[in-house]
Amino acid sequence: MADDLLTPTGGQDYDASSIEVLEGLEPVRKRPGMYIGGTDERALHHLVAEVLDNSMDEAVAGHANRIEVELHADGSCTIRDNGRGIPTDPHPKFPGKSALEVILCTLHAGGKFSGKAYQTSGGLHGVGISVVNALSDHVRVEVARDRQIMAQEFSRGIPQGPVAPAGAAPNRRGTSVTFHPDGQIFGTLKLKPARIHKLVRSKAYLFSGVEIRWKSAIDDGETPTEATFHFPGGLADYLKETLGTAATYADTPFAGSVEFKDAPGKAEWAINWTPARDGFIQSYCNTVPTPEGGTHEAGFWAAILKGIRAHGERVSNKKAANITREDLTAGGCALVSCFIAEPEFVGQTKDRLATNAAQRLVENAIRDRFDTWLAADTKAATAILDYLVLRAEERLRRRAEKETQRKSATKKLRLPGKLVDCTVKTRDGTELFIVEGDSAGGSAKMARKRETQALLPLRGKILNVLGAASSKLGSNQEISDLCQALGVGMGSKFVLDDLRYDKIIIMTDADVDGAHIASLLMTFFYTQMKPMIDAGHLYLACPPLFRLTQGAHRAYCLDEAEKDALYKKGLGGKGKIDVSRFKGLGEMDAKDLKETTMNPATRKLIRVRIDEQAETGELVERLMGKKPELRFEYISQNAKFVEELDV
Ligand SMILES: Nc1ncnc2c1ncn2[C@@H]1O[C@H](COP(=O)(O)OP(=O)(O)OP(=O)(O)O)[C@@H](O)[C@H]1O
Repeated sequence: MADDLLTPTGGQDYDASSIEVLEGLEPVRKRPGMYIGGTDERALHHLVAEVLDNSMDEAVAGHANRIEVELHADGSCTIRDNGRGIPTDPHPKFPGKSALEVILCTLHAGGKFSGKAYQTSGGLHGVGISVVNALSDHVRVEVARDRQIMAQEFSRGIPQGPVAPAGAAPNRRGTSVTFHPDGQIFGTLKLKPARIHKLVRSKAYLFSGVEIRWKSAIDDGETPTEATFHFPGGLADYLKETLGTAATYADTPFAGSVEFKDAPGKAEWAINWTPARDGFIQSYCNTVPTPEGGTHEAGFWAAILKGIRAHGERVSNKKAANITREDLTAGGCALVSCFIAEPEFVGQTKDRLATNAAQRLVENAIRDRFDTWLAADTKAATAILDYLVLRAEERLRRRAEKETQRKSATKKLRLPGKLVDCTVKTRDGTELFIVEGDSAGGSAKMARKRETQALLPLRGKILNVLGAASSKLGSNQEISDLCQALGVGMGSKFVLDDLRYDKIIIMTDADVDGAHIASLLMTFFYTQMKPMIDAGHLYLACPPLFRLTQGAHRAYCLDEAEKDALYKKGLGGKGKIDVSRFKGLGEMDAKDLKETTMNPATRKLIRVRIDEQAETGELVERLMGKKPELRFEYISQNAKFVEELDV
């Protein structure tokens, strides 16, 4: 009877047969988000980009110089190039299948893995065209090679017949891919001429060795239905066109193209500054747009920043040293494109470049050129330097103003003995430890670094915000203390810029109660100050549970397993190992606390972030469920998951 009560029922049908293995292109249709970032309009147009990128790769590799992109009335799209043509001969590893079929129907099949057929290509995963194939209800590929056309058709990733001859091609070669996006995946969304036109145009700017023809049977009233793009002026022309008639500080942008000295590839760029609009940067790697930037952008800004500061020094403008990257980007409008071998992107949609070497390559390529340019065009150099110095001054003044507000906020708090503030005036590098209980506050006060570390001891548990009415929130003492200390309001009144500290660190005991308090605080921040978590300001401290001493040797362990292992191994000292378990932060002396939990050089911190993939609602529910053990389990499991060491 008792057993029945304890043993949960159900789940008997969960056995080996419930574990599925998706084969061929099935995973793409089941989880398109993983391959094209979703099923929205952006994802739909990503299909065009995948096919176009393949033709661009042929062009960049020097095998094609013309590409045609055509949007048809039925919503399908054709992309044609005069490159080498996708190979159609039998594939040695897949008997009975042509290379074409293998490429279209297999994930991770491609010619860009070894760098033999392509050197600096945008494609690298061997996934692109198979994804397009999987997500289209009709695909027709025609390859003109060796005076003959070979064609094959597919539907939802499945060949509709073998590759077969489809006429003669006496004097042309290349690949033509026509695809119609599948309504089962994209619903009623349709390819839009404006988006494709823009994409196609930008590709022509990025690689001047190609002519791209555009044609659309769909007329949206704004986009030209026919056009030919060929831009020998490259990025400099692109920037000029983007900026239109806006006044700029340099008459001609700082632009150029430099081959890397010690690696295959090159960097191309164009930048100008304007008071007329906000700055922007558009970056590309191997003609693939990288809207989230990455290492090439970092290298570009580093070159510009170092160059402008050095110029300031040359003309004895001391204020130039204050200029930061933030000032550069404010009015700077930049286009950066690099071509590198074996680029590493984040994800299949390639939104960010991760190749470390790109930073150095791009920085080195541009740095000297920038110095020369500044020295040659003194009028532009002076105008840009003056403008940037002004921006830096403005930024510093704004910050100083905020600091005064911050100081007066501390005065207004009138919380003697509660908020133990840090002494530096700027927010940079400051930390607020939210500590559990007064006794912990005592040792933390001794352990902290006065300049940058502040403390806010909380008495007992804060209100569970999920269950509370918002009027109750405002009148809760602990919560209003917390808001005042942080210098921000709740919900819609939260302003990230007002935050008075860089890092907000929840420091609670390493036990169930501590975990409960941490989860209450995290829920509070999640519901009332989410942008603070999104911007990466919220952290959990990791106080240890055990201290082991052996003679003069001391070590700390975060959990039982770590302690057992160390106990077995020994600390390298002589004699008995003494184990003490900390019942709470209050039991640690200042030295313990400093070394393990507070000193940035030796501690461990966990950055709290919201996993956008996870069901956040369920997660909060879980955090706020009635059982503290569940919360503790959640936190300890996920702590491992989101572990990011502090820097
Ligand atoms: N237009 C084309 N001309 C010549 N070869 C092509 C063309 N399109 C595709 N290929 C060949 O098919 C292979 C697979 O293409 P696919 O788009 O699937 O992946 P990829 O371009 O290698 O990498 P990624 O997944 O990063 O786009 C390419 O590596 C290339 O060898």
